[in-house]
Amino acid sequence: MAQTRYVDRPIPQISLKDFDNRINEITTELISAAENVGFFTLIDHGLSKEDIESIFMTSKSFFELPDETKKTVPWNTNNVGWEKNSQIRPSTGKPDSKESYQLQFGDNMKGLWVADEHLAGFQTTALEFMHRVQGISDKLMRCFARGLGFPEEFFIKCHDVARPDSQTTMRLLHYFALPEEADGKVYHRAGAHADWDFLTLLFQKEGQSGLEICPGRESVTEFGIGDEWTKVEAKTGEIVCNIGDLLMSWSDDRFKSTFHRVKAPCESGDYFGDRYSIAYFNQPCKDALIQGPLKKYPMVTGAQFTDSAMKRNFAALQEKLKAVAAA
Ligand SMILES: O=C(O)CCC(=O)C(=O)O
Ligand SMILES: [Fe+2]
Repeated sequence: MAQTRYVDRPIPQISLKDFDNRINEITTELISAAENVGFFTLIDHGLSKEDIESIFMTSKSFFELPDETKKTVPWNTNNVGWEKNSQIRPSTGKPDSKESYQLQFGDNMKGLWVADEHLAGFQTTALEFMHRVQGISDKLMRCFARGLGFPEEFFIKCHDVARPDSQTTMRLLHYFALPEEADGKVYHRAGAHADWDFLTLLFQKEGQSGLEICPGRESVTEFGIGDEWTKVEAKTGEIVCNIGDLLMSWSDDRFKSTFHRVKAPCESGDYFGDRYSIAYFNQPCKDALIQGPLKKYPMVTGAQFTDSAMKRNFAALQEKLKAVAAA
C-alpha cells in the first residue's frame, strides 16, 4: 500500500471558560475554525477527565458483554442499537472493523436500552452524560446562531432533545485490536466520510490514536476526497468537534464539513490496539426548517435533510460496490 501523505494543519483549540462573559470572543474563534479546517478541539468545557474516563468504563463494560446479550438491543434504521462489523462506507466499500452502540433520548430507544440485569444502571448513566454533552452543544449552537445572524436560541430549538422524536444520537464505538503483521488484508476502522449532522462532539482516549482529517470540500453537494491527511491527537480531556453537512448547508457552505476517518493501521507508528471513542451527533428535529441566510439551497425539513443524506450515502455506496465488483 502506498504511504499516506501527511501535512500539518493547525486544529484550533478553543476554551469555553467563563462562557457567558466571553461569548463574543468564543464565537469569533468558533466561526474562524468552522470557516477554515472545519475541526476544532474544546477545553474548559465543564466535563472533567474523570467524567470522561468514567463513561469510557461504562462503554467498555457494555462491549465486554457477550454478543448474545448485545444482540438483545440490535441496530435499526432509526440509528439506534448495537451493530458489529456491519457499517459499509461508500469510500471503502468494506465494513468498518468495529462495533458500536447508538443511543438517543426519546421514543426510538423503546426496548433498545440494555437491561439492568445485564448492566446495572446503564441507561441512567448514559442519559446523564448525554444531557451534559447536550449542554456543551447548546453553547456551541448559541455561538453559531449569532455568527449566522439567527436568533440566539434558534439552533437549540431546532435540536430540542426533550422532544419524544428527538434524533440526536450518542454513539459508543469499539474498534477491535488488529494484527500488526501484514496479512494482505486492509482492516478499515472508520472509512473516510463526512458526518451529516449539525455538529459532532467526539471523545477519545489518550494513546488510542487514528483519527485523521482531510479538509478541502467547497460545497456540501460535492463528494471528492483529497489525499493529504492530518492527524488529530487523542487526548482524554479534550472534545474534538467537527461541522457536519447539516451546518455546512445551513451556513450556505460557509462552514466546512470535513472528510475524516479512523485510519486502517498499516504503517509504522500507527496504533493497532483496541480503540474506544464516543461520538455525539446533534441531529435536527424532524420538522425543523433548514435554510441558510443566503438561501443557497431550497428549504427542507430536518426529516427531508436526513432522508436525502442517507439516500445520497446509499447511492454512493452502490456506485462503489459496482466499481469494486468490476475491478
Ligand atoms: O471514532 C472516531 O474517532 C471517529 C468516529 C466517526 O467519525 C463517526 O462515527 O462519524
Ligand atoms: Fe465521523
